Amino acid sequence: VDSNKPPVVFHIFPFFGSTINYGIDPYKFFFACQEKYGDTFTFILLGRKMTVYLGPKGNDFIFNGKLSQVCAEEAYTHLTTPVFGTDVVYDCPNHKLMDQKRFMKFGLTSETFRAYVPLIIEEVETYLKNSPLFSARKGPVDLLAVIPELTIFTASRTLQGKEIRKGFTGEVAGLYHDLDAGFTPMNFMFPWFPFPQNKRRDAAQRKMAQTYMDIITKRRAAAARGKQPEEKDMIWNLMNQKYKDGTVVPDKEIAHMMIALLMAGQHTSMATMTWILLHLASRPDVVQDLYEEQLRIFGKDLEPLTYESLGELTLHNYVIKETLRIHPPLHSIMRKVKSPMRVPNTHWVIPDNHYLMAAPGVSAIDGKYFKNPTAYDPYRWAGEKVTIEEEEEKFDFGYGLVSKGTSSPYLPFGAGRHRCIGEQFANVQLGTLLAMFVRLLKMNLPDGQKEPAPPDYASLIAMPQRPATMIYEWRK
Ligand code: HEM
Ligand SMILES: N#Cc1ccc(COc2ccc(/C=C/c3ccc(C(F)(F)[C@](O)(Cn4cnnn4)c4ccc(F)cc4F)nc3)cc2)cc1
Repeated sequence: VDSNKPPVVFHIFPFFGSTINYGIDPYKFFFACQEKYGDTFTFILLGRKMTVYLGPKGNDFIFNGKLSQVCAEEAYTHLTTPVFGTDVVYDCPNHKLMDQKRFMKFGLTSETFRAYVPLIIEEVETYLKNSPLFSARKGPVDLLAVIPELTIFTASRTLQGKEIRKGFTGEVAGLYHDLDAGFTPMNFMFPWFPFPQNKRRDAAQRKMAQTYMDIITKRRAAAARGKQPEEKDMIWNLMNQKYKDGTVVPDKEIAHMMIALLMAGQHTSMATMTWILLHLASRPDVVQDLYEEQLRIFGKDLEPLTYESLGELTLHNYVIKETLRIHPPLHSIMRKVKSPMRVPNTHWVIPDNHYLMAAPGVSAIDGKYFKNPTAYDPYRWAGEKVTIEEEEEKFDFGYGLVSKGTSSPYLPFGAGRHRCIGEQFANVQLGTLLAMFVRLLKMNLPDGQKEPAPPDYASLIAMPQRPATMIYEWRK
């Protein structure tokens, strides 16, 4: 046994190693390994040596590793570049990604969110009132047949802009479906394998990018004729940005960044919104408290939601936080080791043929940090001290100050250089969707079901199992 490397998780078959145990239930696997080997251990995932380092110290070690030591693009490019397109996110040097995140943040301001809330409300009301799945006064509905559409309609109507939103009732919907088919862990595990869906993915990527570039060309021509932009969506924002070296952003890169934002927002929001509604259906008491919270803030006639009033719905925000604590969409964060890394306070050195894997969600359901950790209890956040992020040490990697998250056991949006820039948009989208569902519907689980079924980890993010049935009842 190499004494200067972390312990290797027991396995029988080389190459396959612990793939199945990890793939079936990553958390069960991580807790079992932590029990046996401690916070730092290596397991074999389809021939790759994955060194896991759990807990706040592990999160700091991986999220705040130096650029010379840890590399995100080498871990993710096989999954993301064929879907997003070239020269963006993980198909460019990290400094270019930092610039691209700075651009994206310019399009995600409170001013834009203020304009987005009424658009999201309009999408939800139109959808629920016209959907055949909600035409009865009361009945069962499979949330996985509804939420993916609701999230993509609300995200495209706001971030993506009107032309793309209109496209989702036509060709764009099909393109998105084919793109999405290529966004699977199989492309992580076997990047070289010519899966049939990868041909559809590549064709869809080219057509989707062309769709965005045609929109950019039209809008630029309209601007040249002196026409004011109708709405300040992300495309408009990216058309007005420059890289640090002064070069303008090529239309192709704008198109590819827009695809990246579409995929980012869709998977995370769809999964999280479905989990929120499944947990609320199992807790009609919480739904009643949420409804009363709205009556207190908006009066008995429930005046329209606004971006400002969203911030006052504390229990609504606790529900989102608690859902992300139990169901963080990204359960495993990966990096390629570029140069040997010493694990502090040990004699272990992690060699550069290993990958690192952070699993911030493990400490979020660890009894050491949260009492009764597996209970769904939004009220727990009322007691929690203010999210430690405010007090946390911050650093600017080129797209504004971000927390290094060094001591927080709760990091659903990551930390450090690769931290999420979509958190605020996600909270506006999820908060508005949640408030509208609470206003319009009572929600319960089917008789006999006490709580949501466990997640299906085989997809890219921790998705609810199909069907995700809930019983809705229109309030009026
Ligand atoms: C509930 C919703 C979301 C969650 C839980 C989430 C979570 C995360 C996490 C954990 C990371 C770090 C990944 C890593 O370190 O490898 C990340 C990065 C990122 N996310 Fe999100 N995300 C969410 C929504 C969004 C949305 C809506 C957008 C865009 C509008 C977005 C765009 C990004 C981008 C651009 C990065 C940076 C990746 C990098 O720097 O390598 N995310 N997100
Ligand atoms: N047998 C078996 C067997 C074995 C194993 C398994 C399962 O194994 C695993 C292992 C790791 C993972 C990791 C998920 C992962 C990471 C990165 C990304 C991402 F890059 F894509 C993202 O961060 C996503 N994101 C961020 N914010 N919003 N979205 C992103 C960034 C920027 C961006 F612009 C757009 C983006 F969308 N996506 C997903 C998933 C499954 C199944 C079966």
